[in-house]
Amino acid sequence: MAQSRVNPNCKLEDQGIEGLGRVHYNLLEPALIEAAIRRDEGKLGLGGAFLVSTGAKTGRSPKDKFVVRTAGVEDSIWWDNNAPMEPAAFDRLYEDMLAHMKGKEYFVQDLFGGADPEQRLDVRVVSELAWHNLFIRHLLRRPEAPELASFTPDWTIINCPSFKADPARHGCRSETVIALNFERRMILIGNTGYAGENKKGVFTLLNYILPERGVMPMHCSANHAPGDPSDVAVFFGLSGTGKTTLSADPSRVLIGDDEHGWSDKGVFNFEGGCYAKTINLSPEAEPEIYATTHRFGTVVENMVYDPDTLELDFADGSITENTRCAYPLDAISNASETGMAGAPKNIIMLTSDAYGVMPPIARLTPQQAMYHFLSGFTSKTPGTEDGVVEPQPTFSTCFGAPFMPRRPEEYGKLLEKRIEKSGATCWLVNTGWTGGPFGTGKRMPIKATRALLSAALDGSLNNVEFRKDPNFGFEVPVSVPGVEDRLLDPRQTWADAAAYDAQAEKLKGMFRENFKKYQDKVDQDVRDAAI
Ligand SMILES: Nc1ncnc2c1ncn2[C@@H]1O[C@H](COP(=O)(O)OP(=O)(O)O)[C@@H](O)[C@H]1O
Ligand SMILES: C=C(OP(=O)(O)O)C(=O)O
Ligand SMILES: [Mn+2]
Repeated sequence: MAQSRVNPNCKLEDQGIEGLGRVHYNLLEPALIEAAIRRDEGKLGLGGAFLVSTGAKTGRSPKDKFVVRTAGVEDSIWWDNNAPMEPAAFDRLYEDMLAHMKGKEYFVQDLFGGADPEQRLDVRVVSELAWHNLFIRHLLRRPEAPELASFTPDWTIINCPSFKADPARHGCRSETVIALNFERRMILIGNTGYAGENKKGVFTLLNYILPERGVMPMHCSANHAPGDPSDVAVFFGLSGTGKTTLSADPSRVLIGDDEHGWSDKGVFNFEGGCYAKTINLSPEAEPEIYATTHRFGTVVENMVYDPDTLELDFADGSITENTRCAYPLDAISNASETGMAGAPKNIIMLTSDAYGVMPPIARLTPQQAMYHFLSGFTSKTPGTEDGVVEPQPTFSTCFGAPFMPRRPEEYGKLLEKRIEKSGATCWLVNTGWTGGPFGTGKRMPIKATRALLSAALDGSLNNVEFRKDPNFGFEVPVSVPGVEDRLLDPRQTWADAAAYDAQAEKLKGMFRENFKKYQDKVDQDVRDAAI
């Protein structure tokens, strides 16, 4: 059995977590895979990937996520968006979970959330499943051995998929629970095997903690020009809008695919790995991400494979559309080693418009950027949340409402100041539908999106002619090399222009209705930019 590595003064017992069976601290990838195989948690696949199924939950469970209503956070949590749990209910949950864990084998990883040593959180993740422990080791940032010897957790996550919560005793909604307690600095997760809860839990913490330090936390991917870490682009977007796909660009250096902070120094990744969707992943279109699915240690979730040949079926979404692979950043050849770079030069807001109304790219004034950031119009992608089976239009403020513990205007103000100071150029990019709404039109071709983004990032888009969109008032390029002109004007892609106009009117009405709640929380110039 592999050697555990841990600060001798900071074992679970020192935190009051006692009575467990064998506890493994900071096992390396091979030992975690050995343990996972021994425990029959999954199967070794081609190239040494580890194939698992997450059980009943194959996406996040946002309705089962709670924030404990402690005095310290009472005023700062956005309670309209975060379900409260009473402290006493949390205490019972903790006690019951520890009782459930007694005598059982557990896996602990001590990791950093945040590439910037000045901003990072020391997070201890206690996993019932060895493969969850491998997942979070890939996803967060791994301390060096000497750092482990003195590691003291700021936060502890306990993830126990076999634990079933009791709504009556624990103040939750179902047997599934994700409970964040800012006073006890703990997250408890029960009755879900979806590994994404681990990483999005850490994200939610940082989204609470960093604004107090003046750091803007962002649900975005990020990359920079080769050899020039001052030429940074960030891509905001809710799940399924293309953060991971579009940031993995062979002509740029990948900083990270999902969660970043923006401090006075610039952007930094919260994570040390990526969590990519594998549905219809093509080796031609995305060779780097594809290659990770046949690499030692990558966690492959909920993919169907041939039991004899172990060949993965990328087209099969029968377990879920939300099939995934998780791997450390160094599995991608053009990834940043430091996870840190300068302030963004370009800010891209990705929207997956299921109505087919938005153009494939638009240039935004800083005020329009603020309007769209607070609005967060997009669609939920099938499979990413429990119960979502087809693209579901939504206004997900900050392009990540499920992960925002504070009020949207707080993040809005932070971003506004940073944009003002950096002079970043802002863009809205529709990776959703064109030629009609979902069901009639088709998904925006990735090739076109990539061509438009390349032109935006290399500056060539600034030299083309723009028109003003009659519905939203932002500027849309008329013609861009490598992209069909027609595609740039969504109205022309619809068979029936009157139907487009009607859909656009309907969408504008939805924007206006949704923005009412921000009217008195923004400055006049942002109100003026509203449609
Ligand atoms: N035009 C497009 N731009 C980006 N992604 C697209 C586009 N059209 C289809 N897709 C698909 O949509 C999905 C985007 O998912 P992903 O990049 O994982 O999003 P996120 O990281 O924001 O959750 C991928 O499966 C990708 O192949
Ligand atoms: C892990 C997730 O992030 P994303 O889909 O944005 O990559 C998720 O939403 O569950
Ligand atoms: Mn992603």
